Amino acid sequence: MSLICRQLGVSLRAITCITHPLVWPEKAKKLRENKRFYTGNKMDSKDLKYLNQKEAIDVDQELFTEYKFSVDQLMELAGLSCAHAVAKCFAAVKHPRILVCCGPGNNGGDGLVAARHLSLMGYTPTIYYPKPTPKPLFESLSHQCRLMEIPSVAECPSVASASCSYDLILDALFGFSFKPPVRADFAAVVELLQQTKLPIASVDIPSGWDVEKGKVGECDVEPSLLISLTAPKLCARQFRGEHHYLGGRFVPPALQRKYELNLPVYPGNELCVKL
Ligand SMILES: NC(=O)C1=CN([C@@H]2O[C@H](COP(=O)(O)OP(=O)(O)OC[C@H]3O[C@@H](n4cnc5c(N)ncnc54)[C@H](O)[C@@H]3O)[C@@H](O)[C@H]2O)[C@H](O)CC1
Ligand SMILES: [K+]
Repeated sequence: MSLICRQLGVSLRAITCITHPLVWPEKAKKLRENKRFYTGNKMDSKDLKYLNQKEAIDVDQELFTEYKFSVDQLMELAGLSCAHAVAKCFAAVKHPRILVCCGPGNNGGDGLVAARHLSLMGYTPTIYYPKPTPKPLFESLSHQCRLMEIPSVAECPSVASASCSYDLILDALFGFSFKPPVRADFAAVVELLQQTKLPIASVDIPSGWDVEKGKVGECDVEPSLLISLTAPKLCARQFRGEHHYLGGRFVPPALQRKYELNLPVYPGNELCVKL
């Protein structure tokens, strides 16, 4: 054992501490703190940064300007991580039919990407995209969904018809650029989110929530799953649902340090991590 440890460059004591925390509880605790060791359950998130709206927009801009990522790249990774988080919490056998509600900004784009991946993962998504964005990226994403034979609905389903036709709603209406109150063109779909008994999975921000203050005014959308992207925003502190995941595993270490994000370690090759 000690020979194997030497070859791996770790001490036997370190391994014993991690695998048998009862033997040296203090040392095991310290090791986990120092290395932010992934325990297989919840992450130690005491230092995790919750971004205000300006910080979220600044991080996003820096990824594009300083780091030269394209929107397409990040949106693909963001949407894919959302599909993975959904699959971890809602198995396709039990929740196959997903209504994917897409808004007019990049949050909506994440929803279109997630719909495509969910369809490849054995779900049957249906898209509701009331204000399609007339930009090549969004037109391509919609086109890809059509060619993947993902149906769409032109009208927002009523609460009753949604409960018969779907098992889950993916909320990709508004993200970190949302400013309350919800404008009239999205009132019906936000009302559906508020009144439905179906579980909701929200991409980055529960739609209708203030990015920093959380639930404001009449808005009481309560998702079961929140997938924070890049880093959680301040409103996520109010999240009381069952599952909170972090996705968007693309933040360069220097940017993490600059904003002191203290992101948790993603387990193995996973695209999302439970918070
Ligand atoms: N760096 C990352 O983490 C990435 C995150 N992504 C996703 O992008 C969104 C933020 O996208 P953005 O386009 O800036 O904003 P929104 O999607 O929030 O939507 C803006 C859109 O909404 C309209 N709007 C704003 N307020 C209202 C309102 N009160 N009523 C109606 N409509 C409203 C506004 O006019 C715009 O049209 C982030 O959250 C992530 O989900 C990227 O995909 C990848 C990088
Ligand atoms: K959302």
